[in-house]
Amino acid sequence: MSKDKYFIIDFDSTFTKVEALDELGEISLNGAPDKEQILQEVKRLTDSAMAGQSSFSEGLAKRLALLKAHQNHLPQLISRLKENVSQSVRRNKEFLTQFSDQIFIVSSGFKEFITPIVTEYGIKEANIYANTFRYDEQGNITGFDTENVLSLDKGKIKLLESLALAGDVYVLGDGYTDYEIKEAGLANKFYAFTENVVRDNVVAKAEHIAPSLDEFLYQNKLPMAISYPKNRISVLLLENIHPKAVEMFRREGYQVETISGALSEEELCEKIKNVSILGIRSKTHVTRKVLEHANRLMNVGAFCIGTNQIDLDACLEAGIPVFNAPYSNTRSVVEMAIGEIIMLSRGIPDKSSKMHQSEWDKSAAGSFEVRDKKLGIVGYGNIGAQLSVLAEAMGMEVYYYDIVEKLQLGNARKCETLHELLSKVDIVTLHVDGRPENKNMFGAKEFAAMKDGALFLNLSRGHVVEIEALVESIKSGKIRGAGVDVFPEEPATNSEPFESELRNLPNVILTPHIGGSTLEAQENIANFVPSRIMDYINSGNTYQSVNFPNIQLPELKNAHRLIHIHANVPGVLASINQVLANNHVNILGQYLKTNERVGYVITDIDKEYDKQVVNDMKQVPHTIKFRILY
Ligand SMILES: NC(=O)C1=CN([C@@H]2O[C@H](COP(=O)(O)OP(=O)(O)OC[C@H]3O[C@@H](n4cnc5c(N)ncnc54)[C@H](O)[C@@H]3O)[C@@H](O)[C@H]2O)C=CC1
Ligand SMILES: O=C(O)CCC(=O)C(=O)O
Repeated sequence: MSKDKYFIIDFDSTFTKVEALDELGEISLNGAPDKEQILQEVKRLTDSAMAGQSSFSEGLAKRLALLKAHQNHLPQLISRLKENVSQSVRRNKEFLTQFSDQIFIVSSGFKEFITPIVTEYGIKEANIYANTFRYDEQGNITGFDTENVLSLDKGKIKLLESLALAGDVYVLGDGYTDYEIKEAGLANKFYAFTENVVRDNVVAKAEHIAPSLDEFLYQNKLPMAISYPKNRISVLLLENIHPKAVEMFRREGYQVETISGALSEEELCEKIKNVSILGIRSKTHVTRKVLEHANRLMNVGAFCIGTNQIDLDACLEAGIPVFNAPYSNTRSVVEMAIGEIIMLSRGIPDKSSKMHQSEWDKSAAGSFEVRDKKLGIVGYGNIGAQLSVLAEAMGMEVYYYDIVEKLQLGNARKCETLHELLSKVDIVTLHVDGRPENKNMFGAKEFAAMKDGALFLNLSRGHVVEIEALVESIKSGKIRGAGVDVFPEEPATNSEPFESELRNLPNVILTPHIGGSTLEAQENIANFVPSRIMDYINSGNTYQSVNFPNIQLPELKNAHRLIHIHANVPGVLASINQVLANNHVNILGQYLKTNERVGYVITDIDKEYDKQVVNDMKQVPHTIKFRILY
């Protein structure tokens, strides 16, 4: 790096997430009855000055007068600011330290609080240009050093003139006064820094936008803590995913777009082009064709349990780990099943609709307790097993059938065949997964094998039941009642109508695929899935991925982490290590996991590596994806 590049960095809302004088007001006005009003005025004055809409020095004097601050407030302010250093600044301490001779903090804030913050990040005290407070004898802050050019209008321009930096000057800041340096011809490039605040009139003037320090470093080919700026990671969330997920991704610095409904294959093919992370629920189908249109896709998140709507093999072959939320809505589905079992046993759906038509039908006919009744659970996975426990607690006798061996909970009885279960129980409830082999697994034969007058529930997937057979069984009275939450065809959005032969049949509860739709479940899912995805992006961990070899490793300090995804054929690991050896790279640790199709290897190497390594790694035969994480 030549020494003729200089970086001018603003402090308030750039180096830190906040405006220091706003924070000072929070402290100095604590307990004052008109605190909120004063703070609003301080904020207005700050924004107006930052947007270049008012005289800076007049505004500064007014703000200090309003704050009524004392020097004793400064230690508290400093600790607040330390907590509020911008995320991307925090990450890139190494750059700030390594380039400390060329980095200048130029701020209209005050050295008293700027210096202790920025010097912790390697900034040289001599390179800090800012105002200083004036105090009265009691230590009250009464004003500022009016001789300092930074207290004047166009102060930053005057300062840069006096610095007379001989070289290329880059300015990074959120305010109009930062832009003015470039406008005055004193900087080669101005980057509007938008990580914390977006000032429209500044962004409009800026030739370059830096949503993070990473982006600035990336664009200028400077060393950065992560391999790729997070703001370049674009997230598309479909199907009304809980806002918590949006918040989590945005907090990480990603760009997030949301769409409330599902997208058709054709729409998704168009939309997926520049998406890095796709979040869906049960209705959007991620097909091989969709993946062929994806240029940047790193992850698919199923914000639900079922993943039958995703072509997991195609994702695997494209090097895309898929994550779901295997437990977050389990309880919600179970509670709904329990509720429906009781409601159907009592014939409530019909009783309730009669009441809505003014009909009073008080009778015990066809109405039963669930105690001592036999419940048959088909699919004894997480939902089935939890339902088994709650049903037993209500005094039901539980039977289950699963295609694989499962731990028998409580007093539940295992059935060797589906038909054995069907012949024994009073209520059948389906909790199988939606794998293609389960299509129409429950049809006329299965309904015929059930006891006369039994109840039937499907809260798993619509395609597992032959709807016509169910309709016939209800009409004939073979099935005395049914609860159906999932359908072979479901509307993609809430504005589309619902059509089904199951409508208007007696003692039938129809629900719009809401088994998992509780606020608790949706918030849990919205925490869980983004955490898994971000863990993969930041450390390469694939723990709990539904299609990828699972690796979980801690992050390493003073190391680079390389991830390599390849077709699982003999010799790839040897080729990777040959590339590293040829480039004299020292391996600190290496972890490989494979499944029948794909190999996933994480390699931690020591700090020094050449760009050639990246090129050579990408050329390793059978490579699907290669990425340097940090
Ligand atoms: N209605 C809704 O809103 C929701 C529906 N679901 C559906 O429920 C399904 C089950 O969820 P979990 O229990 O968490 O999944 P899980 O994977 O823990 O359990 C599924 C069980 O079904 C068994 N199974 C698969 N095919 C079978 C068959 N033909 N016969 C017997 N057993 C079979 C599996 O061996 C497994 O034990 C999900 O895959 C999803 O499709 C899940 C959450 C919400
Ligand atoms: O709530 C959803 O969108 C889907 C729930 C579901 O079916 C699942 O979790 O598999």
